[in-house]
Amino acid sequence: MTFEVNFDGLIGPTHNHGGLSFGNVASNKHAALTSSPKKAALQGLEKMKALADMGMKQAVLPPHERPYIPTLRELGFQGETDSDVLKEVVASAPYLLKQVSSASNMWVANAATVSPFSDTQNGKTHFTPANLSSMFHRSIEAKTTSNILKAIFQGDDYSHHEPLPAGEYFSDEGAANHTRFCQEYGQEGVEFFVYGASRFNPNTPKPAVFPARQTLEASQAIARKHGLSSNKTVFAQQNPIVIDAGVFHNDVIAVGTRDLLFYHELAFLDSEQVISQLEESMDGHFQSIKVADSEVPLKDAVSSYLFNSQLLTVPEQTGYTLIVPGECMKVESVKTYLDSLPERHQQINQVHYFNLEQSMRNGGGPACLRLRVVMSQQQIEQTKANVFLTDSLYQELKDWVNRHYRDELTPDDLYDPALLAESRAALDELTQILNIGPIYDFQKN
Ligand SMILES: N=C(N)NCCC[C@H](NC(=O)CCC(=O)O)C(=O)O
Repeated sequence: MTFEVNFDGLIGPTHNHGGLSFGNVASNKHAALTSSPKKAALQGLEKMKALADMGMKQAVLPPHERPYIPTLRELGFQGETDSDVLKEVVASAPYLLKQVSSASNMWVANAATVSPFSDTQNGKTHFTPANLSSMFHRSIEAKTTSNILKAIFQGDDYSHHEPLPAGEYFSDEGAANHTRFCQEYGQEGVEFFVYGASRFNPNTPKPAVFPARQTLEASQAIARKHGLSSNKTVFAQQNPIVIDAGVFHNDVIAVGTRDLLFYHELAFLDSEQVISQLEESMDGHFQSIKVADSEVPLKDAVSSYLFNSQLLTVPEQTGYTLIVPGECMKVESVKTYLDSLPERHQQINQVHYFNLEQSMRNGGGPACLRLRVVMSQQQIEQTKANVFLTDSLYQELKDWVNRHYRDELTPDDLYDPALLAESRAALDELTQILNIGPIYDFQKN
């Protein structure tokens, strides 16, 4: 048997609302609000547990160390101890503190692009950590992401690549702009890359206000590195209009799995062509559900995160299940649409709502929080790290969060030197729980 395993990012102890992402409406709207790292992590764990209880294969990816001292040292801050480095930053460049303290690595849909073994030339599963070059606070994630992926996916079945060259030309945001279609997970599939703009061909359309975070050239480089067949790879451009409306990743406006794509009619520059290309590469075994702007206006799609849902095939159930954020209940057009969905499109016959308010306030819904990795039963069994969510791992992680996480974090709390020590103590213990080895820089010094 082969499965699509959802690896969810465990939300880190410094989760805060930094207002760091230009073009991400929720991040800007909630800047400087008091956050609750504890609630955030527990909300994420509840979603993982619910999916595991449905019979889905569910796993967890650990958070990164924050505040991230190696970046500060790289930028010239010195100090005998790491606390001294922080003091120097607070005194001379306080704006950097929230950049290196964000728990943004929780949105693991941006951690990497993953191509399963059945799609690649050498029969291995390929990983390319995303360089996340568009936003400084996210550009510091790739190294730790790479450590984590290498610690979990060990052995000859896996091929780990370096992130693409940093900078705007090959700006890459990972799986949030990548969807894999197939019949069965273990069979050859079609990999669908959606980009915001071409960086080397300035004559192509691009957004006027907000950045296009994924370039065509980055997506093409990944397809080459992963050894994908050209007749099983589709590239499509996002509609610049949606980027300017706050759709900073394609997974905010479309979601797909197996043979089904669920999307907003404005998602792509040329939707008709995209659909026919997908049909052709899938040899006709492909279906799509298009949501009209007259039913769910773009603005409502962005505020509710309807398309940042997880589309699942649940064991023992026919049809698809949609995992949507609780915000979908509050936006009238979206609620009306979802209520009518199972009747109108028999493919999607279950809708489950989840409270992910803490992550949502930074623009991260259910789909942002997970990285999908196709794995065989044998690969799952051979994984040494204790990352698959059993009842006991769930209980242990919940207890760990309750013991280590703060109930509240204000922007000023980032100045508290105790936060560094607390976070490290928590993460050090977590590596024991997950049996994952020393993945953090502070564990290597
Ligand atoms: N769509 C997907 N797959 N992921 C959502 C990522 C949200 C993230 N927000 C942030 O990084 C905001 C952090 C802050 O403002 O504190 C981002 O913009 O990159």
